Amino acid sequence: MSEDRIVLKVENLRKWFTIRRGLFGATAQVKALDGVTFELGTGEAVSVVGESGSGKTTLGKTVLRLYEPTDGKLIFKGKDITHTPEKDLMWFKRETGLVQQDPYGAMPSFMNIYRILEEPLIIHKVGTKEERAEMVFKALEEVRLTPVEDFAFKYPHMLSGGQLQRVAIARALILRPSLVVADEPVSMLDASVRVEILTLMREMQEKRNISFIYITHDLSTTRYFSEWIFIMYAAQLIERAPTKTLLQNPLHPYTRALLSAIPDPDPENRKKFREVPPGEPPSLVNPPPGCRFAPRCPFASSKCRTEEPPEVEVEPKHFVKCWLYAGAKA
Ligand SMILES: Nc1ncnc2c1ncn2[C@@H]1O[C@H](COP(=O)(O)OP(=O)(O)OP(=O)(O)O)[C@@H](O)[C@H]1O
Repeated sequence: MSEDRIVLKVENLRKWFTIRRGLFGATAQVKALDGVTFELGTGEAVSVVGESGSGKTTLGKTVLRLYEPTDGKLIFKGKDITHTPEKDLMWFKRETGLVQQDPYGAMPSFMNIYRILEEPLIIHKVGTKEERAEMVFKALEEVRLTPVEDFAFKYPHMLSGGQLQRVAIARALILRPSLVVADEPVSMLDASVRVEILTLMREMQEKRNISFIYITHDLSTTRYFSEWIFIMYAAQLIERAPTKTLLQNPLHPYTRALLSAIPDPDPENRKKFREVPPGEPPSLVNPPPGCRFAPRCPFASSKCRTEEPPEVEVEPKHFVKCWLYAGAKA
């Protein structure tokens, strides 16, 4: 990808948390993000898919610099922001937005919707009072909370989960950011409104040419909402490719297992459930030395258990971290 199209460049990014085991116990490191590399272009959306505890939220929060990386590099629009102090990150905060899983938890309950949407504009000193009012009403209209006067002066608890997630989207986009992270944005909503909300986000993302990181544990929705899919397992990206390529030609045994676990109305295909390898993801305090999926992988060799596989580009833009594909090149 040409350098001027790249919005976000992530190189070997790590985020380790220090935890204490027991009341007086020794400290240990949870390697929540452990060597992640990718690039994201202007207006591109990526779905990051992985099971609970694989490090998706840590990835999202680290690229937004809500966490400071432990190691690696984070480059946004050509600027290295890996360790930039918080006080010098105002410009970056203005360029980025976050939509979280739980809209009620993410909104201050004592503010009305108008105030919630006006707040980022005030913090970043955007517009006069009148201009801000215009922007707030326009934002409500864009997320289809109309008539806007009916919604603007309500409080979060007066709205449904779906309506409040629309407010969260409006808030994340009101400063016209170029990068947005949506962390499981629909998993707490009623099934009936999930597609509506995902469609709204996709529409806004395409209209405004926003780069988008959509975090989910549900591989089945991703195909409609992103150009790329990244598969995360035990704090690492084990496969990444354009959406169509990944769905048509999944390579990593874990990705194949995930895809075959998607409920399929065809009873013949349901048999594929049996292919999902049993077992749990490894501890992130003491991950296994080789491939992290090796303990569950039906194809694991002794090399897989001792040596970490490199990431290789098997076909154009299709990367996989697995000895089945790296062996020949190693
Ligand atoms: N602040 C923290 N301190 C210590 N450990 C943490 C912290 N945040 C996350 N972790 C640990 O890091 C690992 C990855 O967590 P993370 O929340 O990023 O995963 P996830 O894929 O988003 O999971 P989920 O889908 O359940 O939200 C987990 O083992 C988690 O317990």
